[in-house]
Amino acid sequence: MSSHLVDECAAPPKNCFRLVVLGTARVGKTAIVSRFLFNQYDDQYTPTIEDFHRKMYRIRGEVYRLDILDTSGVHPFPAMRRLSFLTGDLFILVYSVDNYESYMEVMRLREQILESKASCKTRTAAPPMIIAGNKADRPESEREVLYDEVAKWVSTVKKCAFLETSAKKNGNINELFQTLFELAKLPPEMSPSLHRRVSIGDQAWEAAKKGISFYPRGKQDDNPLGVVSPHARRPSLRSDLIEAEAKAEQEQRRAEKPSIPKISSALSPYRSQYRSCTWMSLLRQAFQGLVRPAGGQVCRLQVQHRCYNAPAAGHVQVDMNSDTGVATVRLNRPPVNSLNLDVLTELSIALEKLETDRSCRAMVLASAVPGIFSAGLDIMEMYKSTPERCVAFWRALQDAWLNLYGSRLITMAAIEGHSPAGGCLLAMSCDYRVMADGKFQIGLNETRLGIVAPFWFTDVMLCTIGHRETEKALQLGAMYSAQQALSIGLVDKVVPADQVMSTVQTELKSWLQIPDAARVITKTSMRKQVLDRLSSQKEKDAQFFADFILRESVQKSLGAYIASLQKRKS
Ligand SMILES: CC/C=C\C/C=C\C/C=C\C=C\CC(=O)SCCNC(=O)CCNC(=O)[C@H](O)C(C)(C)COP(=O)(O)OP(=O)(O)OC[C@H]1O[C@@H](n2cnc3c(N)ncnc32)[C@H](O)[C@@H]1OP(=O)(O)O
Repeated sequence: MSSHLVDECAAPPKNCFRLVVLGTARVGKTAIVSRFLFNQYDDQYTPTIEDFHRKMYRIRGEVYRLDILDTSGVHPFPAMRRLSFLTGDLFILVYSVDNYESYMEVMRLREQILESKASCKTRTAAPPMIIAGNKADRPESEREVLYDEVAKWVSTVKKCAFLETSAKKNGNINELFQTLFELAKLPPEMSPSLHRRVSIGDQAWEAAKKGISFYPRGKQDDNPLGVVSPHARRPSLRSDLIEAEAKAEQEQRRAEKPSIPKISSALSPYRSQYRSCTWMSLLRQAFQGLVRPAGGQVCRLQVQHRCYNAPAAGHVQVDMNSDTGVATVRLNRPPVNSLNLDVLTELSIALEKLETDRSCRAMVLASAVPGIFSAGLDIMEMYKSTPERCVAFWRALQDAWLNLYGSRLITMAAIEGHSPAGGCLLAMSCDYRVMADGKFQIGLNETRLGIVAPFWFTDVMLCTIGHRETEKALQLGAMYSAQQALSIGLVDKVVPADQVMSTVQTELKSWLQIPDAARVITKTSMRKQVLDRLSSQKEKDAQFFADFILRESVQKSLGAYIASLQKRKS
């Protein structure tokens, strides 16, 4: 085998595929992946957060890459989950034959994947999928899901196959992958039994990368080979998007659609609509199916590559200190860190990633923009928008908030500037708040815009400053100075602006001394009720928001508020 194969960049985009494995907890997703990659089985159950594997193949002279995303069945990380739906090319949906609920989840998952794909205008709707009824070795007396029932359902759905498997006994695992690869029209040699597995140690890997052959001199091997990459790391969101777009371009070419408009002209009208949007964010929205290019046609994607290669938008900067286990997350959307769909999506994903990073114990939420923590929700997302965009925007806000308020991490807000409305919500959702003294203000000012703080904003404020103060604060849309905020308990400490960060670090020291498990259980029990109240009615809440915000009277108030902001400036 040449160094060619182990060079992960050697596979052209058309030969790169992402396989996503989904299903509820304890159905054997990781066991199936482990059988496929290493022919190993581990009886111990360790919940997966999200594992990423990469297998490289050389088949008939070409290099192929198969990325496998082994997802969590336990933790509710909606943004990461949605991303896995969007970026997956082929799927294994796993249930356990002794658990009917896990089968129902598979049916739901299939719907959600199709929904996600359909919302993304550049992708084909039905990706190849296989349903794995795992733990088929279990005694019949424990079986809750009948083979015939699943087979009947699968026979009615497109591009879908079904097999019962046993990762434990290695039953049908080879067949599972082979069937899926056939369905996806991938080379059959990618199946475990049809190529030679090459195990590659670190030394050989390094040698191969330098172009030094690690095969005995003169030995030529043209048979199909597969090697599991020892250094696979999950690509960043940005790389995910670049690759997904490259794929979409291929699909587009394959479909031979005529007269594709250039993305630059197709998306231009949206630039004025979304103030200070970068190309990156527009592309992401287009990718999410939220911005429809002019004429409803699919955009040429070559130009998108150029845009991605420009400096990253990076509305959310994460700096992880692996010595202390403390991450600093900075909002970075000048001029005022207003929270639009793009920022909220990035924030959600950043929080989810930190949540799954075992080395991370604490997070400081701060701003990269001087004088501003966050100006709250981007008013332009709520003004003259469409119902679909409003719902998508609200969902992104819900997810970001659920991730922050429900985080296992110690969360501290370093408020070095103004923090109205949504900015105040973010700060209140942290465990501790340090605010800069001086001219800056904080509070939930929604009524001043002619809108009403949603129930979960209110809940968080109630938990922070109590009923009486909340009642006054919300009705008046009160904005408080740092000293006033301190006096009602809205912030925990006020210090000169240049000492905010150091004060947070000092305070963190005492929080980090508390054992995580005890602290997390306590935090969860204190916050569960508030979290559950939104979690149980997310869709209703999103729909309610869209209906409310698009009312003529509310739009009029927002319009007047925007004008007053601009007037104040002039
Ligand atoms: C029954 C109810 C059920 C359901 C709920 C339904 C609905 C509730 C819905 C929504 C809840 C929303 C919560 C929110 O977060 S709303 C957002 C509220 N935010 C604000 O009011 C902040 C307004 N901004 C300011 O006060 C100031 O800008 C500042 C103090 C933050 C900073 O002042 P500066 O002097 O430093 O900066 P400016 O010159 O004012 O601004 C620069 C620039 O940015 C624009 N801008 C400011 N804030 C926002 C924003 N939030 N969104 C979008 N754009 C914003 C501002 O207009 C300037 O733009 P130009 O340079 O003039 O173009």
